[in-house]
Amino acid sequence: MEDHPLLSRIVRSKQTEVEASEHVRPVSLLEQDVSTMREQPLSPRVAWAGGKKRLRVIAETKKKSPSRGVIREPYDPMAIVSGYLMNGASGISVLTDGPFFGGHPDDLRLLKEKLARETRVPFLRKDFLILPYQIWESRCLGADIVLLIARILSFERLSEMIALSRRLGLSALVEVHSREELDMALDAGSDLVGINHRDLDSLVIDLGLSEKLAPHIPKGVLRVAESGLKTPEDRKRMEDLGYDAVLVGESFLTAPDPGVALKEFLRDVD
Ligand SMILES: O=C(O)c1ccccc1NCC(=O)[C@H](O)[C@H](O)COP(=O)(O)O
Repeated sequence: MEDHPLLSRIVRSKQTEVEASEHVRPVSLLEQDVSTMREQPLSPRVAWAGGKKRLRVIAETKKKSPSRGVIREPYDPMAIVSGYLMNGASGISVLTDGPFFGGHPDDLRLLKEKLARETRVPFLRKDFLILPYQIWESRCLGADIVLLIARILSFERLSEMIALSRRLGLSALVEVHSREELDMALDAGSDLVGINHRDLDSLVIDLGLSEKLAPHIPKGVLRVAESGLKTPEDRKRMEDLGYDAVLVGESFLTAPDPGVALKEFLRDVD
């Protein structure tokens, strides 16, 4: 991680945060809570099955990011996500990291409690998950999907966290930014990969990465193209490459009405 200054800072901050959480609420308590939960997580594979195959949009809510600074102020995740759900979102991504993205784990918990019952849309916990404790925590928060970033995990830890996610009924979206990371994700057992156009070190976006990596994703693995997507033409480009879904945040959140921006993003193009 020495070669990744921003990611190193984020991971260090996360380690401190998780240690504090474990002290207050040990994993044995989380396990107890999970054993009493009645609602099962919703798998994207199930939610997106049926009907005409079309590209799905996972719409993201976040207040700020390292690349952009403050994105939306005032920040009202409930209003933003309600707008997304009314305008065709097939998934919701909630940034729960506080220091770098201005979110909170309770954002996800409240959104799921208030909005998920009316929809059949999976919710992604978008954070920097580095320890199995956070998988238990994500399940307790009501997540359906967890994000695992290949670049910040060893192969052993990634395999362990994919297996634990499965055991708890969660889907793991494994995010990669190179052929090596893609191979690592697949070898670790991933069946849901996210190609992140944003290099998390330089923060530079390259939409061509989805094209480069698409031929190397085996059939049967769900594929998501992430970051830097703005227009219906960008959406169509990913659709034509065979992606199942795209993950979009900033371009919706910087629009006056994020729900309307999602609707425009879904507009038909030739
Ligand atoms: O966005 C950042 O600055 C960033 C920095 C360090 C780690 C992760 C970061 N972003 C996470 C994401 O990749 C996006 O939240 C997500 O893919 C949506 O991208 P966008 O549509 O460009 O907001």
